[in-house]
Amino acid sequence: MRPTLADYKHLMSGKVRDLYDIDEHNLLMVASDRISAYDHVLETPIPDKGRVLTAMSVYFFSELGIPHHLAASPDDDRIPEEVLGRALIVRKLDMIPFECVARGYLTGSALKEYRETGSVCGITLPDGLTEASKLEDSVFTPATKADVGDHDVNVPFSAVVDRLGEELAHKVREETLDIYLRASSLTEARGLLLADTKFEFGLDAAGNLILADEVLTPDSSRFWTVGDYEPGKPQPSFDKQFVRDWLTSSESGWDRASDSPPPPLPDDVVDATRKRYIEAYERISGLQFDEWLGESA
Ligand SMILES: N#Cc1c(N)ncnc1-c1cnn(CCN2CCOCC2)c1
Repeated sequence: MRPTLADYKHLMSGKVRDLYDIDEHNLLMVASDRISAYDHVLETPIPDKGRVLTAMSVYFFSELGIPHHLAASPDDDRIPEEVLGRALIVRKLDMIPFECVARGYLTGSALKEYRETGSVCGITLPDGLTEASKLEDSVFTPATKADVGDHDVNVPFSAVVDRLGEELAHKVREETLDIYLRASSLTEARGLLLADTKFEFGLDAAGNLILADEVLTPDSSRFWTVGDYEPGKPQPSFDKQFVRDWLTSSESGWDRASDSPPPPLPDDVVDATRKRYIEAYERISGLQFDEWLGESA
């Protein structure tokens, strides 16, 4: 008999994920079907999003072959039925207080900073770069974690050194860039560009660096389609473009510049977005989503 979520103490919630306390050594990390766009968590869930993104993390944790925080099988008996397939048991770590971002392409907050300073996180970049420019060398652009609803703040590598010390700071940067390069090679071979991604690390009781959180999901990464890649303009998001296009279309009646919350999504946008998440997982992993744990929505 599996426990229910009510048996576990709720510890915290992010925009789309929640963390529960299992015991002295373990947490339950639950991925919801919530989706965020334009800094809003939408009222309309995307069925199976939580299960697909959990399956993607599990695939990459097993594929990357580096120490990670998964502490049990995805079908462990301690996982409640209601979240089976979208929840993982992870071991408690001493989390490193930085978002460890690797970028192979210039977009988002990095592009904004580049346009203002010619650099990102203290790293001077070549002149003449534009939206979605491919960077000659991928860069480590750490950020301090913001509260839910705020944007992370990019910081120079020296801030990581000041907080973690030289040795650990260099190891975090090295691990971040190594995983990014390996993952981007894998995804590009499957037709998807990994523009950038965010990792979180923690330390175990022995002081080992452990890969934590979710990894290489569409929520922690920007995925673009290789065939559509064209620098000089914003690239379509592989997973969220249908949502973004509808929200900014006249059909939605929503004004992005207003403080009003976005309206509910129409069924066709929800269904197309669900299919994109599944497509991303199946193209990258080579696995069939309908063979993944849990009940399809
Ligand atoms: N992963 C992990 C982890 C761990 N293995 N040990 C201790 N703490 C954490 C932890 C605590 N907060 N966060 C931020 C990301 N959270 C994800 C879930 O949803 C809420 C935000 C990670």
